[in-house]
Amino acid sequence: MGRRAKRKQGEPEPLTFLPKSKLSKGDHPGKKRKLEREIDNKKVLELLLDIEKKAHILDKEKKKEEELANAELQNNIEQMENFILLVYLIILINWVIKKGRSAYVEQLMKDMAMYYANEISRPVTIRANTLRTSRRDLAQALVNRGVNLEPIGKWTKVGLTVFDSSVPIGATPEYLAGHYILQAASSFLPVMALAPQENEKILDMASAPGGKTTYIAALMKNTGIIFANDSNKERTKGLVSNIYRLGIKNTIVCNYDGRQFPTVIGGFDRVLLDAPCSGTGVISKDPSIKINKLEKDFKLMPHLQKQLILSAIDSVDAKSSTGGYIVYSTCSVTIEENEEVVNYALLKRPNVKLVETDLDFGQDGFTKYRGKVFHPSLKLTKRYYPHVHNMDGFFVSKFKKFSNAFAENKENKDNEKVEKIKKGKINEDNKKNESSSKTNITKKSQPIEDELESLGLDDISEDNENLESDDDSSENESENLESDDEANEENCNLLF
Ligand SMILES: C[S@@+](CC[C@H](N)C(=O)[O-])C[C@H]1O[C@@H](n2cnc3c(N)ncnc32)[C@H](O)[C@@H]1O
Repeated sequence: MGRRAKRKQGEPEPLTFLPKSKLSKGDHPGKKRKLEREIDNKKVLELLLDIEKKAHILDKEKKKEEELANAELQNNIEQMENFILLVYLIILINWVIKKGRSAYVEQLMKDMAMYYANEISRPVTIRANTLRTSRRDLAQALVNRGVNLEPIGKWTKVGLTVFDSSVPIGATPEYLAGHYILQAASSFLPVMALAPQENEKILDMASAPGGKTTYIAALMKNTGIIFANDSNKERTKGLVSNIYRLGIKNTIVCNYDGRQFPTVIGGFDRVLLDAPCSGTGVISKDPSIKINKLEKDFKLMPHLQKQLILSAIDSVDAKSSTGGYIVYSTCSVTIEENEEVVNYALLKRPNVKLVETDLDFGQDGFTKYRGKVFHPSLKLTKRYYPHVHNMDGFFVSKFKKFSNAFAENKENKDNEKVEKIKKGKINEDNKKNESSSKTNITKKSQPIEDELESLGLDDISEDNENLESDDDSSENESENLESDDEANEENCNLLF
């Protein structure tokens, strides 16, 4: 077998093979080496070309495979999309058959608007502090500093919307001098509904960090007296600093659980209860509300709100010559925290009735909802939505107290019980009456969930389904002096 036959297929030829025709016998050995080098170079080139060709073919094959895989994936996606479209079309056809095309389009637009409005932050708004300046002067001063603003709307004489600013809006000299406060537009509404008068005695039951207290003080022109209460001591620091910065002189800051009123002090001309709430109206400011609120939060919150609203009502003097009003508001849009709480108050306190809020916009409150029927006067309450009113979701209601009769009796009862608490008799009495009554004062350290469970009230929402319901649980537990305000703190900062 020759040399050639021994090489495997595809193996390159040895580089030093010289064709005889290129050399003659007498040739110089140098010429031979030169020729050999030339031939070697040629063979290397051929070899490289060969490798390159093979690589090119491999690339082509790989590309083809990728194209095939992509086409298959695309096909699968299209099939899936077609399926979704088919389901959507079936729903759409059902809708159109049942309610008509325009109704469907209307609903779709509403849903989309609600979804996006809830996700997008509301415009930054500020309130001019009329104790220090006028809105006009403030606007001028801020425009001179490069702030782009305009009045919020016709409904307020003190609010400005800030579109953009070349200076930090929370640190201008005007801000530091107390000429304005950063405040959500929706937050003006409960104070406008409260309509405080000069020289009145007013309680802001859950007031920190004081956006509404300071507005009340401005409307009262620093006359009369405001009790700005909050059960969270830490939060009262912000309240105090706002009161100081804005030049408020008619306000006393106190730190009680709102449920302790009116035993702390009563006889107010007006009470504002801007209640702790789940914050469902301010999701755009704090999207974490969507995931960090548990079902139990939505059940416990109305329970606390019911206790607080009764205390607020009982703290007002129906004989006030200028007032006798209670405003209940939340930054939540749930029925359980709003209409149900108000309806409960109407049932428990027949000495109050709902009156007009005198807010000239907003949607009427619900008088019925998913099988629940509320008092017809719930129509007088007002609801605000991000997608409708371009402000945070809010609820405002206003009561007029026309008799003290009910509260006077209750007050005597409360006084008796507070005396007992002071004497440390309460736990003793509880033990004695444990089996006979639900109306015992519960231990201060008992968490509210335990209390509810022990009273069989762990599903509070159901208690209110019947208008005639005899649910006195919240009233009884208004004597529980434990505060569960922490859950609400973040939401309240947002509303400031
Ligand atoms: C909606 S925020 C109030 C915002 C305030 N009105 C403002 O405009 O700045 C609710 C407040 O209720 C307080 N709070 C919670 N439980 C309370 C209770 N049992 N008694 C009094 N205040 C309470 C919270 O600490 C929180 O500051």
